[in-house]
Amino acid sequence: MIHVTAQQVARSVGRSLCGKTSFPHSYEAFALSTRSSSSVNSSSSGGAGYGNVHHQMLPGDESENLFRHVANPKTISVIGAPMTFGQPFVGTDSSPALLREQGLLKDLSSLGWRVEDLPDLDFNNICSEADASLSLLGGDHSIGIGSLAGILRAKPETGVIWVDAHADLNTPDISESGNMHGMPLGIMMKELVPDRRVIPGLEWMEEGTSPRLRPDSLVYVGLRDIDKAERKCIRELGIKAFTMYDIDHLGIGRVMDLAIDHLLAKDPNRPIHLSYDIDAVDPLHAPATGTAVRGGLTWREAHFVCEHVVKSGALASAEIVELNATLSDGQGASETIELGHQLIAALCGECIF
Ligand SMILES: NC(=[NH2+])NCCC[C@H](N)C(=O)O
Repeated sequence: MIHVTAQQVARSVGRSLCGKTSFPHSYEAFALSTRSSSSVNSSSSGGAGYGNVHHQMLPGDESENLFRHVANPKTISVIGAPMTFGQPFVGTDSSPALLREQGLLKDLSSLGWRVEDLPDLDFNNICSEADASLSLLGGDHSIGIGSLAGILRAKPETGVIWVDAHADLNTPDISESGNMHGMPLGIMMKELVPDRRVIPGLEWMEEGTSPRLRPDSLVYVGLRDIDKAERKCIRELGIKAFTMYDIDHLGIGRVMDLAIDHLLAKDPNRPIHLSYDIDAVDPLHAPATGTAVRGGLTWREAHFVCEHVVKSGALASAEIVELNATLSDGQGASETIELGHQLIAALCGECIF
């Protein structure tokens, strides 16, 4: 059963222009989107309710070059991708504005970055070009179709860490829900969709060079809600998957070492793209999301994932997705947006010491 039509699918013709990544998309149906209020009502309760807590934003040791894939001086291009059609709930489209309102960009510059604040993607006419380092503010996880297409065109050797409760490895043929946010990885894999021209609206993906994501270039962290068909694909394709069971068993430190090792063992100079779905985190800390699942990452584990990828020196781009302030009231919405904000700061080098 497919709810999402061709018009609602990302059109992304990423191209590499002298080291630049470009993200043209076209979500024609986006014009129909009704943006909800961009402010979070924090008066009522929800979420864990930690009350008034302190958070210190300090960059790591400046003498270490932790971002070897980023131009010097350290520059980050921030693009909002306000997409909400990949799943049934309106609201993920407000997150870029909410993150900006919370002072995200100011924090990134206080962490020592030159911040290139690019306009939000306009899904009718999109072509965004970002310099070496890119941060996308989702939107639902269907934006991964566009970002991966663009990133792999610019840097085909990129390895991907997909932090998520879900595998997002469905295809229109096997998806139980028909929701596009559950398909970005399936659509990027040749083994699962050999010719994307058969999917109405995705014909553009086969134009020109269209690098695919190889199963051995992907690592999952945080899985705990996998569809039956996805499980079969993960096994048959031999995709490295660290589920919540592995995190319980090995600890997040060992899991992240193994995840990074899997991508960098053969080529330590390879760039890493980190795709962070907020639903990887336990709903106790991130209740404002559309497909919440119990038993997720703790607050510290959620941060550690980012901090440790930064320490590898290989992080080149990242996206944070599925924040939806309309799906939790008051405190829960604020805490979710705040966590998203902090995770982006951690991806930009903010750390404890
Ligand atoms: N990015 C997400 N939150 N994905 C949830 C996907 C859930 C389910 N597996 C589906 O395909 O519908």
